[in-house]
Amino acid sequence: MTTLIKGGQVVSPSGALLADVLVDGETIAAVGAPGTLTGDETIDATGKYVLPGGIDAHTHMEMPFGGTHSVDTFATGTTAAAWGGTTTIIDFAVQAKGTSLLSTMDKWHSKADGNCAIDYGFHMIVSDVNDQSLKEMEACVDAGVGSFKMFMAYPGVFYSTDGEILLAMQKAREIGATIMMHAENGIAIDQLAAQAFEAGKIDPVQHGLTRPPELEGEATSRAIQLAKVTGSPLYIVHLSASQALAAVAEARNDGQNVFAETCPQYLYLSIEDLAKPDFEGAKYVASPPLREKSHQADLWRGLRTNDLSVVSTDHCPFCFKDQKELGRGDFRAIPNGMPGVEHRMDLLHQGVVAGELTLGRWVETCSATPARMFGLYPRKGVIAAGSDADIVVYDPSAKQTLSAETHHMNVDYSAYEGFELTGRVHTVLSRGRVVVSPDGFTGSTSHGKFLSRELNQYLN
Ligand SMILES: NC(=O)NCCC(=O)O
Ligand SMILES: [Zn+2]
Ligand SMILES: [Zn+2]
Repeated sequence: MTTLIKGGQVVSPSGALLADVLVDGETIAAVGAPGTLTGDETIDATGKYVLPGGIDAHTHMEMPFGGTHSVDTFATGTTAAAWGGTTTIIDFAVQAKGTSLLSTMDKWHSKADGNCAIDYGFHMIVSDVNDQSLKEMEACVDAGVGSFKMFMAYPGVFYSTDGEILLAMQKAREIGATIMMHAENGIAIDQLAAQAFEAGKIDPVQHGLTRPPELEGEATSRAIQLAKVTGSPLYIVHLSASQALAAVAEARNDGQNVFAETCPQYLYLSIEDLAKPDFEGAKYVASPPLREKSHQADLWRGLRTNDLSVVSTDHCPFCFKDQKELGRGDFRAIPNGMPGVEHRMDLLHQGVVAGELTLGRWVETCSATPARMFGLYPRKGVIAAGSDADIVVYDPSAKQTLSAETHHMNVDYSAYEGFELTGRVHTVLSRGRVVVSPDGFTGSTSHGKFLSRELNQYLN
């Protein structure tokens, strides 16, 4: 069965072009000049954009954290992603201390396999660097997981010392893998947080005040130097601060293989949200924390200059009622993370509406570059013959208001409650199957397949 997506503007990093797209089974059969192709069925995309499906390279479904779990399962989280035009996620398998990387991978497969509405891959969080973990990194690459996240934050939980990071980077260099870094100086932060708590400062805003941007800048610079010494590629995750961006830009100007992502929350929300009264600020506790608004212009500029190459969500939802509540009386116990997987494409489209990004750059940062960065191109991230038919028909003039009452994520609040947006998803195809239509969700949570990924295609 073939489907013709007709009359839309096909968007790629180089811009938008009127073209028709023919889907045959799970893949794109042809992209042709308007009126030159025919199909068994037709989707009218007149006046709309036709985008490669979004790729969210940073999500945490069912993630154990702070004595609880992020509340989206793979089923609910990938369904919400589909609603928002994301057709691939790359989630993090989390190595617990004392366990192996391969058993961790098995565990994450048992959570995700058969339970996803869209295709998915894994990164591996390495939190126990030892001979076995270092050896198993190679087996992870062979199993399609060629990117490893490490933490300079969260001492006693995920934290690795500089020496451990150095060892993992040497291994990454040897096997062609990419090290992803949570770059905040967790040792210094823990001291500041303890001092604040001792002084009776317990509210959520303290989470932001005790994680100053200088300590993100410092950790980012340190990670960059360790990567330079070892020759390892480095990808800075969830970059939030101007200081960190400056360090990334300098390294890139020097020709080092350093990449970075930011997230919508750092572009649109600020420490003022963390300071909301009556504990409401807890909704906005994530690490790195929301910053002063003055950082936002730098982040938008970084997206334009490619010093920030990717926009991911770091989707890690905890309910306000039972879970964020764990930190009432001690901000350090608030589970870290915010929801967002459903709204990344829409929120970044606002950047297009506001003149911060071109249409091409929207698609590049949200789909094409994450595909290349994490070894999925050209299967994903492009509308071209032979690619998977992961396609979003996007109505650029439709209006919507974001709200917990209407979103599909399994969390009891929206970080963007009341945001009025221009543009919304019309139809979503995942490997040729219509999973979202104007009538609603038409997919299934057994449709998504595991993606065994190649290595970073900017380097390998
Ligand atoms: N970002 C956050 O606060 N939670 C998720 C875990 C992480 O990415 O560090
Ligand atoms: Zn992180
Ligand atoms: Zn994360």
